[in-house]
Amino acid sequence: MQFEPRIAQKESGLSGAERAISLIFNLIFNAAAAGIRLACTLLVMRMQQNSEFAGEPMAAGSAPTAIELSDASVTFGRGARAVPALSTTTLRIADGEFVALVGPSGCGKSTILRLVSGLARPTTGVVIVGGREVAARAMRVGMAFQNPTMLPWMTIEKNIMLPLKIVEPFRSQFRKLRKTEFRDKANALLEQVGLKGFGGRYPWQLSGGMLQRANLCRALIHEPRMLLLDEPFGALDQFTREELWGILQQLWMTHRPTVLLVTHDLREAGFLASRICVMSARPGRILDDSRVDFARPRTVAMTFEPDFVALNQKLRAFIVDARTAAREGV
Ligand SMILES: Nc1ncnc2c1ncn2[C@@H]1O[C@H](COP(=O)(O)OP(=O)(O)OP(=O)(O)O)[C@@H](O)[C@H]1O
Repeated sequence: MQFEPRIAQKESGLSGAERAISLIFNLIFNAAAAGIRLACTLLVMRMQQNSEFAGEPMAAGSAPTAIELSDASVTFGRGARAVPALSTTTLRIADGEFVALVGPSGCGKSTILRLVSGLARPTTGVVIVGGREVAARAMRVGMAFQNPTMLPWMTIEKNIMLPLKIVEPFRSQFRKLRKTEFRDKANALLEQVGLKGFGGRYPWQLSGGMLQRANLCRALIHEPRMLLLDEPFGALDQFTREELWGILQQLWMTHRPTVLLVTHDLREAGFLASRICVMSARPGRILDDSRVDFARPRTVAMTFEPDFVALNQKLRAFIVDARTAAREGV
């Protein structure tokens, strides 16, 4: 009971100098936070830049290779501090495929996404995306992570249009579009993800699930040929997550980009992917590569049917074995 009044007394007892220092610290803190958020967003924008695929028609029928890892391995650091993250890996993903990567924590799933996006370089081997070896700056993708990075002072509509507005290659790609058409494009996507009428709201007025939907719209606004998704629904509750599976599936069926999804959720992988790669424990290698042929559009109810449960059990057994082998040092 005595504690609260003491705090109140201390706060009200701040001297002018203390208040000024506190104000300055607050200002610095807020500016730094806004700067970090902006840097994250610009980083994503830069990744979406250089989109050699953007503007090309979506794949139909034939399926050329979209992503190819040839004997690619990754070791972070050197000498005594070297961390082998990815064993020598060969993986081919066709244009328009939806591939999920699953495996024990720390096995190198995100490292594969980073290789494909150009954020990391292979220690050995090559990574080819869209027929070209990935160079540090050649990033031609839309990306979505677990935590959406939206600029809090911009409306959702403006956040979604950001790639079209600030990144020159997209500006030229969409040069023929007028401002109102940009807006129409953003709003059409918002409607597709069930956010019709929310374009004028600010990010802080939306729930986590709504923000992640808007995030998907921003990843798709420049019509990327490839989407890299790193546990995009990991922070959401089960029901919102299931709802977003349906939305992402619909977006994929409509736009047909190549998707590489990292997830820990085996139901999510089975619901969304046309192919699932299971990885061993670190340094990761692909233990199993299975096609998933369930009819589309898939529904949540289907994930409780025997065939689906059997797939889940098969994937789970691989991961349990991989974890056991890692623990026993096999
Ligand atoms: N920059 C880095 N320097 C050193 N080690 C790293 C670096 N980045 C990742 N690692 C290590 O490489 C391994 C693979 O990391 P990665 O993030 O790809 O795993 P992951 O399968 O995505 O993990 P999770 O499922 O837990 O997100 C991990 O052991 C991680 O600690």
